[in-house]
Amino acid sequence: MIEATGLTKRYGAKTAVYNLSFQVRSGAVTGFLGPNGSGKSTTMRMILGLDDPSAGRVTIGGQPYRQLTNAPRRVGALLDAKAVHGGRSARQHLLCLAQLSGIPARRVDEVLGVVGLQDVASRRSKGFSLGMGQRLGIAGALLGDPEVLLFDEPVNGLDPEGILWVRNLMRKLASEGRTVFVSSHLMSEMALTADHLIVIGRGQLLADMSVKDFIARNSTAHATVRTPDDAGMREKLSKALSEAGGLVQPEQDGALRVTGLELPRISDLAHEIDVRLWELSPHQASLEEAYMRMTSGAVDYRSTQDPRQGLQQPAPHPQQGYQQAGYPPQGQYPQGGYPPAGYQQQAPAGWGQPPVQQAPQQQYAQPPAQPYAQPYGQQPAGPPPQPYAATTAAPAQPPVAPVAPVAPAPPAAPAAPPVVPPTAPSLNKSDSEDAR
Ligand SMILES: Nc1ncnc2c1ncn2[C@@H]1O[C@H](COP(=O)(O)OP(=O)(O)OP(=O)(O)O)[C@@H](O)[C@H]1O
Repeated sequence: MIEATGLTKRYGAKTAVYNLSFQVRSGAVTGFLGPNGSGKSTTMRMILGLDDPSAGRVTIGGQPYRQLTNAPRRVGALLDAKAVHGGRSARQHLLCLAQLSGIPARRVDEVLGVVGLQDVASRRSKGFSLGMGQRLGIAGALLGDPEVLLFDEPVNGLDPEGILWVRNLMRKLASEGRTVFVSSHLMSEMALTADHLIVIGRGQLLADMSVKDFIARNSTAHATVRTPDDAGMREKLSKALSEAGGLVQPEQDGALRVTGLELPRISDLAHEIDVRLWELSPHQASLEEAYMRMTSGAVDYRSTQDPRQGLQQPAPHPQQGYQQAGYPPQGQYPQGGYPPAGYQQQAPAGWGQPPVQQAPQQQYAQPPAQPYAQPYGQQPAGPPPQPYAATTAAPAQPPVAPVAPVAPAPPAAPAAPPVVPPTAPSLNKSDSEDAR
């Protein structure tokens, strides 16, 4: 188990990680999520004893990494797949790592087989593709058959087959009782791989809960309702649904997004006012939607439109027009900093519950022009309306960063990318165990 308590890291005036406390349990895959620059790699480096915390501590099995007996044989990690001597072959690279930790050379060929690099084992790694480099890095992490594994963006650059392989590998490692801590920006992948999530924003803990709970607490179920292509009918239904307590918002494609009313109730209301429905479907948020919702106030790097493109803003995702439920909107962060660790989001809104979001930007009194409503061959006058456009602009100023006292300059960070020595195979395991 990995346990962080009040973990803080400052680089001069920059607070990269602030007061992080969490546990990463064995027998599960724990996803480590956060926007760019939120402190994931810094946290992993502190776990591995590559950076010293400015405050707090982090332990593996109760002890800091550097005090672990046989530490390189108990913990395997992939932090930077490029941390390889490009002039060495894959086999030579792994042999070097193995020799540093007293791992038998035969283990090198085992892990080469596990990651699928056996046929290119003699090739110099500088000629490897991004995905091949990732596989080599993963082989290095597995070399010692460790009980604790950390992977920083392991699927970066992998093709779909490789991504599936990593997913299965992570799940298998966890099912063997190991501790698997993995960072990724690929939400769809994390949803399939992780059991538990630790989410940070600007160095602070935003969530520590199961994937299921995370989605439930950071999303609102809604219904997609579609009427025949008749603005009058849509408006009539929209009015009735709003009067019944629903939150109704127009979708770009002419459908209505309804929050706060059960599906049968929507159906009954439509029936009562004699409006036919072409679609009435439930929508559950994905991990990506829930993640975007939670972290939107903690994103440092946000793109703006290229004025030379001469293109319109792409159609925003419907979620973007929404006020965050339980999380301060962008640019309006509380002066006191972020919500404390363990901060609970508002309970998820079920179908029957009233909507938790603020009033929509635009009720459906003015339905957006439908490109298909134009007579055939006639172009709509002007660009189609962007009902959410006002809410998608990047803020002039990013949200205020958590205030932390300026610390004296810490020792310089290691220049070389961190490579954690691999661990030796446990003696009571068969040589081909990884190949199961
Ligand atoms: N050695 C260092 N010296 C100064 N600042 C640093 C150093 N390492 C990291 N930082 C800063 O700390 C913050 C957290 O960086 P970190 O690399 O941990 O984020 P991350 O969540 O891993 O980002 P990404 O998802 O982009 O990989 C960033 O603002 C980064 O610039």
